Amino acid sequence: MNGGTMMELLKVHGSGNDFFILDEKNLESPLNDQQLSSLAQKVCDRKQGLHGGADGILLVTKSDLTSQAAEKMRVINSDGSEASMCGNGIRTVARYLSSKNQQTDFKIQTMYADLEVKKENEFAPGVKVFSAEISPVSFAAKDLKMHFPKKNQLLDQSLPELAPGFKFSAVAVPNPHLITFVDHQQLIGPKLGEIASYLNDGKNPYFPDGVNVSFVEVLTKDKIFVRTYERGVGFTNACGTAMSAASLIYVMLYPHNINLEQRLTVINPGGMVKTIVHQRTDGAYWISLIGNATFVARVTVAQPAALAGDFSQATWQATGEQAAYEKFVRGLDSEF
Ligand SMILES: N[C@@H](CCC[C@H](N)C(=O)O)C(=O)O
Repeated sequence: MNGGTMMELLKVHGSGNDFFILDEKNLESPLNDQQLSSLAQKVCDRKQGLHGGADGILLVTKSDLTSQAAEKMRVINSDGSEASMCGNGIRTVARYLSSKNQQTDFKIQTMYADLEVKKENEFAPGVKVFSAEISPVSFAAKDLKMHFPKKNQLLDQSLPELAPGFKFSAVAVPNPHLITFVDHQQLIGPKLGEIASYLNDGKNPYFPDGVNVSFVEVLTKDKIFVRTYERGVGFTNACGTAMSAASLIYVMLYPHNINLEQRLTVINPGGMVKTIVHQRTDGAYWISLIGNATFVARVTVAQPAALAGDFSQATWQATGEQAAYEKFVRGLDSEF
């Protein structure tokens, strides 16, 4: 990537959860938070944005002095809000930094933690894979910014005031997730959208800052399907932290099906990942999230034009990797 007034972006995805990676090093001058938020809204817009938009921007910056990592990832949702973590995104940033710095096993700083990332074997020819540590994990209402009267945490509990007939669990990994196990009709039905859009309206008393909401269907003992409505975005093809959160809650609620340290297959509308739930000696949980890190295209756009939301002169150079990914997903369809 070059400097100058051209902005260079990398279009990427993990399980079809798509982003533009923007490396601050390549900008003439760093963007302030307001410019970054406004850029994300413009670039990611699915109708007027850059080449069909995206679910967010992943900003790569130099790490803070307190961090052991060399670089930091910031996650800006398509509505311009900032999230503390992105499980699908960090794998693509890991791949980007891995080839830039010639490393295969290293740490990336995120808002609350330095997280371990690692190059893994390809899922299929041309489908590059990275794993990421998902942590820290908390069930505390204060970390979730969750307000249900007399509930300091939520593990498989009814919330009739929110949605009668469902049982909810909440976990921050560290971004907030609300998880419920459902049957297939509920998984594909309208209820997820109804609950999640209410909880992300900015006015509700339960999650005033919003929450990522997932419906989970158990397919077999070691295979679940996760459908997610993301805070700051809406329905996405997949959410890596949601699949990690769902895997943890699955291990806790269904110990007769799956245990700690066992590999779980997580199917999502955009593809598939593998997860492993771990517990440290101090009792803290963490999750390994293993999945594709696909580079779709290299993009250039003049920085002032991008900030103004004008993408008419942007260039788009496809990597050719998407075809391999689509072939891999077609193979999953026949398998499941
Ligand atoms: N898609 C991401 C999560 C992105 C942040 C989320 N929308 C939030 O606001 O917490 C993932 O793969 O984890």
